Amino acid sequence: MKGRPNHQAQKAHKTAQKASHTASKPYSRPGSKQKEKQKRPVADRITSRDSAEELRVGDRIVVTIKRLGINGEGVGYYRRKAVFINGALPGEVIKAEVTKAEARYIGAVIKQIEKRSPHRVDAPCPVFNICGGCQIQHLSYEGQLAAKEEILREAFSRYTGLEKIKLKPILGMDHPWGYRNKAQLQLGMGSEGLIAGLYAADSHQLIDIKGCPIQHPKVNEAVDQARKVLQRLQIPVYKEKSNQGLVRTIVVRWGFQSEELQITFVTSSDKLPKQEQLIKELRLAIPELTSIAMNINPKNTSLVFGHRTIILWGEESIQESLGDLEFTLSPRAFFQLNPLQTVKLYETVRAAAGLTGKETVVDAYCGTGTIGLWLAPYAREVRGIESIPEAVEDAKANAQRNGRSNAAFYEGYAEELLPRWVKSGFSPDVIVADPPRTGLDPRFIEAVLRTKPERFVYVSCNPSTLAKDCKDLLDGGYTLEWAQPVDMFPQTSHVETVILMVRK
Ligand SMILES: C[S@@+](CC[C@H](N)C(=O)[O-])C[C@H]1O[C@@H](n2cnc3c(N)ncnc32)[C@H](O)[C@@H]1O
Repeated sequence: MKGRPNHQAQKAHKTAQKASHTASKPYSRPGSKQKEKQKRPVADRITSRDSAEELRVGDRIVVTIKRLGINGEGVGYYRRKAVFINGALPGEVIKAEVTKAEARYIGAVIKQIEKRSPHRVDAPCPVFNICGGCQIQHLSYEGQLAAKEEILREAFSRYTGLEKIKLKPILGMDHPWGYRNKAQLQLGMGSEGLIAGLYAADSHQLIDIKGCPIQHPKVNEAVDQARKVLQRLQIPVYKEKSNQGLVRTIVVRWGFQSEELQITFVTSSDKLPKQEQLIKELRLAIPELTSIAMNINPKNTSLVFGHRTIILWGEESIQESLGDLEFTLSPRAFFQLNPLQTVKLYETVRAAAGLTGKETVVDAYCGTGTIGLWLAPYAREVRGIESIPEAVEDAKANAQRNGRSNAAFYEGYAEELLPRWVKSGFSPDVIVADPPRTGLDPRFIEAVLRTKPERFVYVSCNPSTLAKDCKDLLDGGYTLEWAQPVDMFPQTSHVETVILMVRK
């Protein structure tokens, strides 16, 4: 997954789970109704005020949920004002308590589910309520796919003004579990020893993540073994508050096809005690281990990785294949988290690019060059742009390894390099862009509109930034041909989408 899920959605699960247990009973609070009324006269009755503007925190309202929002929250309307209710599902009727009464929206929490969605299911993960890694485990997979299509429709309608877009049916998974090839967990001390986990909603409480059901089992096993080894050797864990200690984060990546495993410890300095013993014990505990690395991040920052990576043992990278392509993945390099769905994603990009063998293609935000290399056999020339130097090195090695001599990869920022190329007369036929969640930089869009490729293929994991950027391209002389969502992240509210835009 790209980025940590939002905190509001995390709270939702707790409320939703509690609410679902009381769903068939009328709402009741402890103590007599009379007593409750005296204590909180406003909160204990459904509000009868005339205007949503007058709603106050603590009021009770009844809301029908229309759809899921981008963070997996239920969205309904109260007197035409949007109401966001974490954990509520489309089609449900919710008795909710107002927690935020803003000019433009209302925030509320579930008190009782009056009408329950037939798609509401029990979340299998024991820490679903507090972890926040997944937002919609409590929705059937069929319901998840429908909700994701609706999220896209809503984003396009809101930001582009297009009421109808050609939205192809989302490409889902047969088995939407155990699909992730990478875990990135913070280390900390809990009451029972070393924890590898994620922070709970709005807090610095680290939630122990054991046996995460969306991770590949080999990733879970390796995290658990590494945690035990670190604890046994008493390697100090970094403490943010005091800026003391060493190991901050553990990153485990598994090659689905190669069956190779990479562990990277992110540390606050390069002084690793008991290094030899650590390596020996990890190798003994995890037979699939191919590479052990240490990335040094001395800064007190929210960015996980620092700039320097040292290989402690084994290979510099692990291998992974997609289709008939083989890739080399260094510790910091981006690689899609769901390799099974990635093949569907890249085939969709290939269909969108409409290549005949004669085209010049730009693969912007190329990571380790995966999309560019996927397209290279069908194009005349491919140029990739990527900002992380190691990923560019990987992309170059990947091109060589796979015999894609017509693909070259360049280190730089897409918003700087593309304008420079365009200025010097470069004029690609197809531009593919796969940016981070923040979307495209205006300078990049400007350069696209200046060079005007025949086709612009946008791969995005954020429907809002996708639709906003799409609007700029529509205004700049492009038409939106179709959008194809691909479910890269089952159980979460994230949705990956490929859109094809064609020059008018
Ligand atoms: C969503 S990933 C896509 C990677 C690749 N297309 C793939 O499918 O694996 C986005 C990539 O853009 C890179 N990136 C982020 N900001 C960038 C920028 N301004 N210019 C170029 N690359 C950037 C990131 O390092 C990351 O590798």
